[in-house]
Amino acid sequence: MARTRIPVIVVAGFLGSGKTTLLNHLLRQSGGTRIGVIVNDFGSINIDAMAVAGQVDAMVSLDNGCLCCAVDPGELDTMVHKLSRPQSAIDVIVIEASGLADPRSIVKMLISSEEPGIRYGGFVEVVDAVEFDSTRSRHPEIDTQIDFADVVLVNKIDRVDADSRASVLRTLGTITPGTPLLPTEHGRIDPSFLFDEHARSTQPKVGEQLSLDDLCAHDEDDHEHLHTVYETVTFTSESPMDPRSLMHFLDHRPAGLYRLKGNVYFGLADHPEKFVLHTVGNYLRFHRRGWDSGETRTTSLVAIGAGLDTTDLTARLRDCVAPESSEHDEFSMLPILRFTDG
Ligand SMILES: Nc1nc2c(ncn2[C@@H]2O[C@H](COP(=O)(O)OP(=O)(O)OP(=O)(O)O)[C@@H](O)[C@H]2O)c(=O)[nH]1
Repeated sequence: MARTRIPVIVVAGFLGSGKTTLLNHLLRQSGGTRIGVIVNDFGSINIDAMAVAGQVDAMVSLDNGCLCCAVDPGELDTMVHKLSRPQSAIDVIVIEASGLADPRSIVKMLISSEEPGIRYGGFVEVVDAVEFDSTRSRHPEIDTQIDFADVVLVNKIDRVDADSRASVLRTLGTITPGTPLLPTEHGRIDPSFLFDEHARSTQPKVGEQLSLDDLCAHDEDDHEHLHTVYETVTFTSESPMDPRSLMHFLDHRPAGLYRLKGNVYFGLADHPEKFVLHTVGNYLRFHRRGWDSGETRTTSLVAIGAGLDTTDLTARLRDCVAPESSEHDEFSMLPILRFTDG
């Protein structure tokens, strides 16, 4: 009997909008559905892959580049093939594009894919309700991306008031009339909205409205890929970070730094945990997590921004490493803890 093709769903959205949070939610709530993921980080440390590693059924990760440019259709087919082999028993594949990728290129590759085991299963755009207006004013071309989506998650709805929520929904309604708009908190949607349980034997819930003609109508040369204007700085340190210095850095983030994410190690007896740091625009949050067994206690950060002085940024982060001789005072973590969940 011929095998049913596995749906491949593309999750896209600007930097920090909540794609990994959505992916983690889908993985946690998947029921019996086995999800394979392709994660793509812009920096050379794959922070997103680390964030989902514990719960994913199968994963391929691509770092240091954007899936939309870094791979050709054949390479994407190879990645998808790895996940769609019968022995991996995957029901649905989710591609998390980097926050700077052009998902239309990825969708185009999927629609024209020669990989017999898969079929294109739809494109989900995650929008950050808080940053929506400022992202659009810096990158008006994002409207075209939103317009191509099969469903738009209006995420971080908990962080906006009723007026802003109505305004974002109204604007989205004009950008992409008729497309379902789902207000979400932490990406919490019912997974059955995107795929049925054991999706292999069923039709996808989103997608397949796009034809290759629709996608080809968008001329690659016509627009500047978002990532051509963004730089990445990767910072790692095995020596612990000094909480006060790091907080000072975070309070005075360099102009142009839009996204900072990764793990911070303070190495303090009363705070030995991993502090997962996220900044998105003005937003700043630490999530306290345990280290995985065998995981090296290090600080690994990826900073993404436009017009960054990368040398200065690296030097400033280096200055946040705790001096070997430093004395820890019991109050030094308080500023960090004010921004920490968990
Ligand atoms: N308050 C609030 N925070 C959220 C929500 N969704 C995500 N976040 C937080 O926003 C930050 C960024 O979320 P991610 O899921 O890492 O965003 P992303 O789109 O994967 O980021 P990139 O891959 O860097 O583009 C994290 O601190 C999340 O916990 C939400 O609905 N409400």
